[in-house]
Amino acid sequence: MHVIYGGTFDPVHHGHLRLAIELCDRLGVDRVHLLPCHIPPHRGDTGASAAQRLRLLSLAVAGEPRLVVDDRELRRGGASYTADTLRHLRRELGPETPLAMVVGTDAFAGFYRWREWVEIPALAHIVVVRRPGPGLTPDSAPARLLAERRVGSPQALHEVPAGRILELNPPWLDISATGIRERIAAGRSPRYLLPDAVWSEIRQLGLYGACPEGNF
Ligand SMILES: Nc1ncnc2c1ncn2[C@@H]1O[C@H](COP(=O)(O)OP(=O)(O)OP(=O)(O)O)[C@@H](O)[C@H]1O
Ligand SMILES: O=C(O)c1ccc[n+]([C@@H]2O[C@H](COP(=O)([O-])O)[C@@H](O)[C@H]2O)c1
Repeated sequence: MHVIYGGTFDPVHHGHLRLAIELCDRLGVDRVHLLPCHIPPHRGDTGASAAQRLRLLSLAVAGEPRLVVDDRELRRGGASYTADTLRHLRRELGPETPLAMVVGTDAFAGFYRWREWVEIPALAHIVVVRRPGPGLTPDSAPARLLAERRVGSPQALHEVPAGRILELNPPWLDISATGIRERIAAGRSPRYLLPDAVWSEIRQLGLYGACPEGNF
């Protein structure tokens, strides 16, 4: 099974990375493909450019063979619509290979606003990772989709190429990219929330208001 975990990763942090490793174990796959978006279709400007976010992500996964960066959305350019990405991947993988995309409950709650979202279950499975918080609104489109397509075990995803939804509840580290950007902009250290190599590069590039000569 081919597993993709997409995000803005502005910047990538230990919440993302820890989840990706948990996914390898829980889904029974050798690797998870981290897919940074080029232009996120649903939010304003990013703090770092797409090329910078890709660079930070590549530094974060260096030396970890289970985490692989897939830069196809940057190569494609424009707004990164997941349905387009899944179609490209489906063409590469062929019709039979199981393909799964991972989203947190926060992202899945807004799934019905994604472009061509009704096409997505025909292209891939969805793994919804529960995030502490309000969860899905009862009777919303994503909640109904989940109820119709929910399966109880990761094994069920390996059996067919697409169309099933699995909810997972791995430990969720309380880290957000927004919190990290705000911390850096306020002159405070984000150390240990993200890999040291990523933090060093952020300072080097002066991203998010970081001061290269700062003593934190
Ligand atoms: N702490 C976390 N642990 C695991 N997954 C996370 C965590 N934070 C976000 N995610 C998930 O990672 C994916 C990409 O998220 P994103 O790049 O937007 O990170 P973020 O920290 O939520 O960023 P921001 O604060 O800028 O919204 C989404 O599916 C999101 O649900
Ligand atoms: O295709 C869409 O319309 C769409 C709308 C919102 C989000 N997405 C994807 O969802 C993933 C998580 O987004 P985010 O904002 O939480 O980083 C990322 O891969 C986005 O490209 C996709």
